[in-house]
Amino acid sequence: MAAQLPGTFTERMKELLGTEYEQFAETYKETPYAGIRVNTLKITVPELLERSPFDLEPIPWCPTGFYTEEGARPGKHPYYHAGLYYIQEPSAMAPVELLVIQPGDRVLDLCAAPGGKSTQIAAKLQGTGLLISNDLHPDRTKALAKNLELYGVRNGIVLNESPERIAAAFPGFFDRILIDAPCSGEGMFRKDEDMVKQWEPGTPRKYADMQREILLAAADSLKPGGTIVYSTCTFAPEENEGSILEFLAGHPQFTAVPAGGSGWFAPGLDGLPEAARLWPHKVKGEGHFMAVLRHDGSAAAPGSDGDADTALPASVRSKGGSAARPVKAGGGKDREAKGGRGQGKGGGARGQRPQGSGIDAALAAFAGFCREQLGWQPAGFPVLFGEHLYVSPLPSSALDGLKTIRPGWYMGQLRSGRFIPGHPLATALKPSESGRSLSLDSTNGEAVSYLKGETLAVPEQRLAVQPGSSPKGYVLVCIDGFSAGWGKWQDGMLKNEYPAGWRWT
Ligand SMILES: C[S@@+](CC[C@H](N)C(=O)[O-])C[C@H]1O[C@@H](n2cnc3c(N)ncnc32)[C@H](O)[C@@H]1O
Repeated sequence: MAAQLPGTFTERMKELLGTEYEQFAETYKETPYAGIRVNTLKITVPELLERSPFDLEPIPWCPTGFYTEEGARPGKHPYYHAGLYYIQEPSAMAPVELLVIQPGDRVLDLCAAPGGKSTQIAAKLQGTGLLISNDLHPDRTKALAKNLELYGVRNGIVLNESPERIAAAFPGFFDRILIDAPCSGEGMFRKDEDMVKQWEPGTPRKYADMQREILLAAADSLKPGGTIVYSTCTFAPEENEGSILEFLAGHPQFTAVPAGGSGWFAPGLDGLPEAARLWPHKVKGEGHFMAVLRHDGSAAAPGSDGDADTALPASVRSKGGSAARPVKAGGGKDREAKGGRGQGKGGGARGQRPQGSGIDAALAAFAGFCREQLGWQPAGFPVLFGEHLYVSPLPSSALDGLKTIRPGWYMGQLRSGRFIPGHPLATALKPSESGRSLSLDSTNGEAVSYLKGETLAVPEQRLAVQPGSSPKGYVLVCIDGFSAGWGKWQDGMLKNEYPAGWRWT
């Protein structure tokens, strides 16, 4: 790397590492490691390994993570656009493994953009439970929402809120919370020289103050007996052990439990050996810190109503809703569309208040589409923003007053009384869940033509059509059998419905 490391930083690292410092300093001459994580919502690990166009080597601390060879360009393969993997720095795959997510868990990813760890959490949930992915910075939530949609996440909600406002709306609610905290980024200096340029001697202190606030709010959102995983990509002790020790001193109901990751990681410093450090001279990855904080469950988390099993926000409880048992779209009591403020276009929840009468028309049109196109109907709480319909893992009242970017899985838009299916509906479907589908070959250019937005000539016999259905209409377009988007087929031509903002360039 060309950038000069700041003197204050190197002095501190020499003090921290002692005789190991030279080994650590040598790593700045090496190329950073790169990796992909298999999206097990769409493909199994053995199947991806069998199909992989590049060599992959397992990342020891993440069963779905693999190092990619130098020169591999995983972002330039149709499989990336079919959401089969997420391109992620190998050390960054460690924190979610420590969350030990169980099916049905309610998980909050508090600092989630652009969504690397949220997509990993979603894969572990396998469509069960609830994932709320939040980021404070509005611009960053766009990439977050897009990544969750690319990966075919059905049970996710995207918020643009402060951790304090989330804690007020969801006291004592979540089984697992990830705080992938904003930090000074010292562990990324080798990979991202901008981090070096932005660093000043006062940077770690500034972030440490922010981290302490985030930790306090997370504690209020956690269910008794739940787990918080805290991670940073920095070496600064005040942002790592410092933030955690201060938190533990004020929260005796929490304990730091070993985060060693089967011995792959080094222990934490300064009185917190239970934490884990990933040193670039000891693992094949960038610098990271992680701590696992478990609530003892013996007392309610601050702000909780103390009922761990039914700890739903008051707005949800009063309507009899349950995150674990969503109703079938169109069949539930919570049908009037409500929701927080939102943003986005073409599938983004916008700032319009929903039209009370519109929900019935939207649900009827949607039900017709589901009958004709899918042969089944996605379950969840229906939420209408303007003309945009979502199915949510939570009743819409639970999001009242919260800045909501995506209240759930985007189904599509009601336009002039007709239901137009949305792109995220397609990316989360399996071919067997669509009445009409078409598989394009990833190797002969036709998949890339589709991803570029081109119209394709497709003879009828190439379509897989459910018995009794007409071939004409919306077709789930897949790449080697994995959904990528919609097309509309008529008379041997496939009109391209792949959204402009997603196209292959
Ligand atoms: C390390 S990055 C998160 C990376 C992300 N977890 C991933 O795996 O892709 C930290 C994020 O925290 C967000 N952030 C900063 N301050 C925040 C706060 N007070 N509350 C929530 N998010 C915050 C930043 O916008 C940034 O996107």
